[in-house]
Amino acid sequence: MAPIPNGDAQIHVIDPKTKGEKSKKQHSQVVIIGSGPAGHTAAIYLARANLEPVLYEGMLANGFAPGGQLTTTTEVENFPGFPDGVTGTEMMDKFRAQSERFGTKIITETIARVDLTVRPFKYWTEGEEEEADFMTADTLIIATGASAKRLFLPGEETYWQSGISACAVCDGAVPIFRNKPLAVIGGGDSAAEEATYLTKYGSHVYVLVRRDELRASKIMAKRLTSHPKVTVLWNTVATECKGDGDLLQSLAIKDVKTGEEKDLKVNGLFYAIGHEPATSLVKSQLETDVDGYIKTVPGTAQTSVKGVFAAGDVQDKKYRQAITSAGSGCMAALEAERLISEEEAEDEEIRTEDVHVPSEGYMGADKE
Ligand SMILES: Cc1cc2nc3c(=O)[nH]c(=O)nc-3n(C[C@H](O)[C@H](O)[C@H](O)COP(=O)(O)OP(=O)(O)OC[C@H]3O[C@@H](n4cnc5c(N)ncnc54)[C@H](O)[C@@H]3O)c2cc1C
Repeated sequence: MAPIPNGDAQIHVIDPKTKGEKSKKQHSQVVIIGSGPAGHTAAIYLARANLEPVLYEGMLANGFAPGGQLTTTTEVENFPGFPDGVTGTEMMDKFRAQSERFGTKIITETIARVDLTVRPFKYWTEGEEEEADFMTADTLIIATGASAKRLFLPGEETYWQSGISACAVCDGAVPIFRNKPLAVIGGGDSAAEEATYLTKYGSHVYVLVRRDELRASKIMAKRLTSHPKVTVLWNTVATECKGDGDLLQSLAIKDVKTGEEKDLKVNGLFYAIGHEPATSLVKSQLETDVDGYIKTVPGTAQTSVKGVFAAGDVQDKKYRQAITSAGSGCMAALEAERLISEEEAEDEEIRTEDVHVPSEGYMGADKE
């Protein structure tokens, strides 16, 4: 599993001569920010390597409870090892327990600020943000995740995860959507991809596009518009999610050109209007791509600052799955571990060179 190349990050190496001071409050060899599958997988590997990782799980950071996005879903059916499925919360409890079992120090606080211009890197937690409150880490793993953009229509909160989703690959196959009419909101490549994917399960898929054209690539757009199970509703927006109190049953929609309003009978609504990677913490300190995802060197978890690694959805705009996040968390941990041991070996070499070598005269005198 390789991370998605978001373009080559230009690695910035901090001159070891400008080394910053270690925090008297807390210094760690490796700190992980984020508590989803990426953060906890990194923690499991690092703890088993006796590096005593510290993991900040956040206090509703970026709107998510500790455990991340999966704590907002019901059943997870595509994570290997759970043949009967598992709830998102139970799965993340297991990730957490496994991190702790090997000695990860889990702290329920949100990181408010980081300074990546000196090594060790400095960071501050929310509420302890005075300059002198800094803590330090030799390496950092950023695993802060992402969140799907939503429209927060009237009724959306009631039917979120009861007919409304932001992930066709995650939820498309669940029984409430099978052989039922479904709707996708969005006009880009991911909307086209999600709608085409949903044709495998739904009886029909309506794609609501606000404008009179798709932003998707020509080939994706053609595949979508020519699909017999797809109807694109141009110039159309949804205005309300309606149902029986338990499950979504229809959407109120509006033609933005004519003003005509009507109900569209659908049992599923999938948002495909983009994601927001949680990168505010490292903005302007790490290279990001045009959509704000942290750039990593292709095939690695290395960001544009040596010693800072990124894993999970915060650096992956293509797959955004629990299993790919866990895979990149593993990569980040192995790379952090390798860097730490290389630097320890270098320090050891320098110490050895510094040892006083007795002069020849002295040795000669000694011999006599
Ligand atoms: C409703 C829903 C259903 C899904 N279903 C599936 C599914 O069935 N199968 C599947 O494979 N994938 C599914 N996904 C996608 C999957 O959840 C994500 O791909 C995965 O959780 C990403 O993991 P992550 O480790 O990158 O980060 P996240 O899960 O996003 O977790 C990041 C965590 O970091 C914390 N954090 C953020 N900033 C800070 C900070 N400054 N300090 C401390 N902590 C911080 C956040 O609070 C959060 O808890 C689903 C997603 C959603 C939203």
